Amino acid sequence: MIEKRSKYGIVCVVFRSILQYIKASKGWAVLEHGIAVLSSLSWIVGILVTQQLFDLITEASRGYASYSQVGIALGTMAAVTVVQQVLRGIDKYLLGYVSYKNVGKFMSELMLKLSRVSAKHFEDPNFLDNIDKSKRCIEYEALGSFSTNCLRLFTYYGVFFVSVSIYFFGLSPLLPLIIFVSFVPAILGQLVQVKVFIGLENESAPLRRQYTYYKKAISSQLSFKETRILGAFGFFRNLFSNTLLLLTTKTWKVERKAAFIRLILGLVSFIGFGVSTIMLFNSAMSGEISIGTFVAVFGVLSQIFSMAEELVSIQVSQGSETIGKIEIYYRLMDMEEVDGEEAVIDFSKGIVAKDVNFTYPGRNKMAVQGATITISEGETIAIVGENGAGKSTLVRLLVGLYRPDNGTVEIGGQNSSNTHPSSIFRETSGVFQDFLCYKMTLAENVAISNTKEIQNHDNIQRVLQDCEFGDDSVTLDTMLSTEFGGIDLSGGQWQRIAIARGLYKTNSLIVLDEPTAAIDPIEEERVYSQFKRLSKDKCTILVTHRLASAKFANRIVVMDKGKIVDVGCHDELIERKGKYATMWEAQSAWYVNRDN
Ligand SMILES: Nc1ncnc2c1ncn2[C@@H]1O[C@H](COP(=O)(O)OP(=O)(O)OP(=O)(O)O)[C@@H](O)[C@H]1O
Repeated sequence: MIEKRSKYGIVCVVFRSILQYIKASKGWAVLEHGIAVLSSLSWIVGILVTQQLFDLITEASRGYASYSQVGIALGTMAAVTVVQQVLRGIDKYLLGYVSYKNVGKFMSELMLKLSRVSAKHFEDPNFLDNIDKSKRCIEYEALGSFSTNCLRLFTYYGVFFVSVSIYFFGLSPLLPLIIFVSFVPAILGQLVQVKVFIGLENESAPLRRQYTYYKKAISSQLSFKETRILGAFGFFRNLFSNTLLLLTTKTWKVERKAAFIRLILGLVSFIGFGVSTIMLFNSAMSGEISIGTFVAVFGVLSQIFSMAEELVSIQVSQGSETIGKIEIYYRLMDMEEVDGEEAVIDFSKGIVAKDVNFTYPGRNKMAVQGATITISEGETIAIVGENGAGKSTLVRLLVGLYRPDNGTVEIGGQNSSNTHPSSIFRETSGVFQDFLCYKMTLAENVAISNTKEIQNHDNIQRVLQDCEFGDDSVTLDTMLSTEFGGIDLSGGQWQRIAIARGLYKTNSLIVLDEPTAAIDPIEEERVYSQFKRLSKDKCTILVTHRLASAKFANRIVVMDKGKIVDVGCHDELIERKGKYATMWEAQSAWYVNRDN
């Protein structure tokens, strides 16, 4: 526990982000921070040439120096100023450029990580929250600018304060001490802010998700029809406004606290500035330092305080707001990945599930309990049962998408809990209830599992014909999205494309988890019988509510409350007069009554 906490402590997060930034930016990091060091050192050069110029002016006015010497000093100062400005410009440009470049890299690392964690986590709302926070942390360049700013604490601010302090120390040992002491409370205050903002981040993420959801319910293309027709606009707007109010109240309270801390810090800094100025003035008046030194140091003193303020109130404050999200991002990046051996899956051995239990994150009740079933090579089974009976969960276990909490699932002779999912998925395909309608061309929609073959239009056309997709106005190159200048299709047409996509992928095991809800029962029967013909010799699992469609299967698995309660062919199950027979009678009666 202690180790866990220290791993995500502020110091560890800072160093980790710096290392990540250096690794991602490579040569750019060296260039950016090399320029930062030069830009920082140019300040001390500026002080020295200013000092020299004003000392020469004083001496020239007394006749101890020539005007040409003053002219050279003036030219040197102008040159130094130009170099300072150029360095600052390059520094700013590189800062923005490198941070922006890293956004893509960090995001693709996150996506890669998400593709490697267990699918079960995606059922956990906290995990989804953390994805949301991590994505925002990267998208708004928070991670990139945080890490580079942390490094700049050393390469820019550190170099500046150390070089100026050494110079000041030469003038009076007390001068750098006062500057240092006036900023220690400021830095400590920031640590308090870090804690406050981490708390805010954790509390506000669920609210933000709710508020985004309510906003979508009112304005998204998918939901606006239902929201309007049900007159639910006011309902969602109230929820939206209330959540937004809660969110802004929380944020406002934290911002108020942070502003108060900043005010105190500002006062401390101001006192430091005042004391340093008085000391400097006294030294000049007593002849301890020359007029040139006074002018140069006085000029840079206000710069020191504005830089320190920038460091504290912008860099550190923004960092403290960000660090909460970054901590969550690292926790996500450290999550255990789905492990397992690469293995050869021999589908002639079918699928064997024994005493399988599975519970969703955050639930106490098992979604699947004690399931035992064997599916032989080339067999088609249908899983039926009422809503919430556990059909989809069982299917996901049988194809290795989820690993059982207890019991074993052997797919093609390999235990799914020890086998890397990629080995299993290589020869597996599926079409699910909530299939995706990709905003891409028709060809891409079908061939997404093997885009190298996207130019092989014959294959794509064949599978579309098999699935009886036909529309004269649609070619393989038609963009299926109005948003991207194309067209949209009907629900039934999208379903055929989804099935074609499932069949297009080479597979020895295919799952059809009720992707046919948008077509009528007669059409569904036709699609399933067609599907059975196309997927012959393969292990096929169908999930359906319509028992007439299940008749195509070699065996029907009946589920009730998470358990397999019966297995057999249609006639056997009718004869046993169990759950299946009751469901069959109810569905048949419905069709008879409807037809009358
Ligand atoms: N993501 C989830 N998180 C928590 N519980 C879930 C989740 N998905 C499903 N469940 C629960 O698991 C149980 C089985 O759900 P499952 O989706 O497998 O049933 P189903 O038979 O496929 O239902 P339907 O026919 O309505 O699609 C249900 O009690 C459901 O509430």
